[in-house]
Amino acid sequence: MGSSGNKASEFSWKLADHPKLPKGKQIAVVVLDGWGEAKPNEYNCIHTAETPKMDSLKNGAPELWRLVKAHGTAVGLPSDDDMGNSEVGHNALGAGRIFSQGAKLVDSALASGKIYDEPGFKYIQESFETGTLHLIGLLSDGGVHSRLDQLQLLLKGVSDRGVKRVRVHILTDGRDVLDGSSVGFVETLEHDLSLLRDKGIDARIASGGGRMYVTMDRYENDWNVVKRGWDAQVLGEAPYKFTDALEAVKKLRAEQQPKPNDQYLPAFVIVDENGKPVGPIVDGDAVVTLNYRADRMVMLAKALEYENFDKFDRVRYPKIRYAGMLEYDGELKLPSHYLVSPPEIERTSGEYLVKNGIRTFACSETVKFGHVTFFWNGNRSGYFNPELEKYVEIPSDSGITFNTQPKMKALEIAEKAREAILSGDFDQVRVNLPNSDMVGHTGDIEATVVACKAADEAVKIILDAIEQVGGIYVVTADHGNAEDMVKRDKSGKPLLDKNGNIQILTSHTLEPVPIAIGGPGLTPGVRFRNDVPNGGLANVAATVINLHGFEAPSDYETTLIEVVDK
Ligand SMILES: O=C(O)[C@@H](CO)OP(=O)(O)O
Ligand SMILES: [Mn+2]
Ligand SMILES: [Mn+2]
Repeated sequence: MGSSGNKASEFSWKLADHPKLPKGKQIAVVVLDGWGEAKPNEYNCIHTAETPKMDSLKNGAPELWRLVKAHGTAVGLPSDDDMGNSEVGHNALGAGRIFSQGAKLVDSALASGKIYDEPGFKYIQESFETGTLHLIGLLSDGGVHSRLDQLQLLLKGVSDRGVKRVRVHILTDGRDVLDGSSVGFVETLEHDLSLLRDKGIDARIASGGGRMYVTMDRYENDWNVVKRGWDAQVLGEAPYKFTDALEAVKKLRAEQQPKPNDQYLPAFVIVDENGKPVGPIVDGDAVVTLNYRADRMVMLAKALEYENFDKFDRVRYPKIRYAGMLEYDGELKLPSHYLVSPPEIERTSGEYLVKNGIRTFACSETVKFGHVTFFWNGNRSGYFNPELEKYVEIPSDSGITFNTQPKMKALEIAEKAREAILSGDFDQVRVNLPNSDMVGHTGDIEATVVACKAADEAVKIILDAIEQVGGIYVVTADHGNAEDMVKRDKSGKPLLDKNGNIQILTSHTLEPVPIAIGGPGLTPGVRFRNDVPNGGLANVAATVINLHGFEAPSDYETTLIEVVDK
């Protein structure tokens, strides 16, 4: 157990009583996924949508609503040009401190060259002489799950360290970057691989597919996604075969009906002139999954690592040396080999609160379930204390793009939260409402407006229940998305493509997010301090701990609230 700021002998899980705030209030913590604050205009779906509940929080008591930072260095990302995302956002919300995140840790390990001295790299290196090194990951510079420049550095690194044969299995993005950008990323990668070939290394792209359709499912929503990837990457089988990856991406984008976004390209394999796949994964090979972000790599990591596995028929289970870019699950110790150690996110607010007797309920639908459990608890699966915690997952629809069902399961999540609140069995009821994010990522503006309205309705249901029991609410978000749906130039003007159409922004944003507190249980005199102007998501944990009647641990980012005498 880590205990930064405390000598191990002095460390205690016991939180001190808050001098002014009472215990025993029920608190709803609501995270709207992808709900940022931006100027009102036609590309701001949150503004366009009818959102009376969220509007009333914003326009109600000014001392109980504010904005907090949700991107860049405020959430442990390398720079303030990095948009926020669910992993870093929920990590910060739950852990109450800012940890250098995967993106930054991998950057440093590559820059210093330390990555090559670690046991993870030494392990895969054992296959370089006689086997192939396979690199599987998201190919973009989005920076949410992976980054192209890290792949480029790694390619250079392995080529200097004895690799003979490299196969890259690409997953096209279009979700953290503009749709269509996959073509440029493949061109860049092909160029880099050609430089390796000039050095005598047999280096090629071997397979591919769109991230939402191939490999990168999460929280076990749809194993078929991982199976499609497995078939292409391991077995060398896919519905589409090409001899060239650039041609594959261009043709699949142009010829499929309806035209797929980069996110949804079907699986393809690259074959030689005899139609033989150029890079299936076989015994003796090494595999690295390039993504540093955990949620969408865990399922593949299980398929690659677990001897006993029944989620789909793997047909072949090759004996490989497998390493993740990072360790993806600290509780499962998955995978057992990795190139870079993950941030040590320990002593999270969830663990403290449970150890101080706070009965906790957490709920979302599958596609965001791990956000309020796994990410919230520092990339750790499972309960701290099953006697005091209940995590409820509402099954998400699978096999659809969420613009076709923009209401998603928001009402079901709200209903579950309402029941949990009214039952009186829980002190904290925590939910994630996925709509504005998941539908925002589809780039469908009309559907995103419907999504935002549905999320607002869900907030109302939860806050009404809090009203009924005399509790407290904390409503916030993890990063922006639906509040800006267009790519802009530096001056903020919408960018047009070569046909004069606006360029739809499917990604997250750099915008701050709102936080509102209130409810009949809130002690009179509680208000946001005005001396934390740069407050970010990491300040929320101390705030929530205070509202439960405790002082936050001394090394947590400071609370956002104060209590003035009334
Ligand atoms: O869908 C995802 O994986 C990311 C975007 O890449 O979104 P979020 O961080 O909101 O989960
Ligand atoms: Mn999110
Ligand atoms: Mn998102």
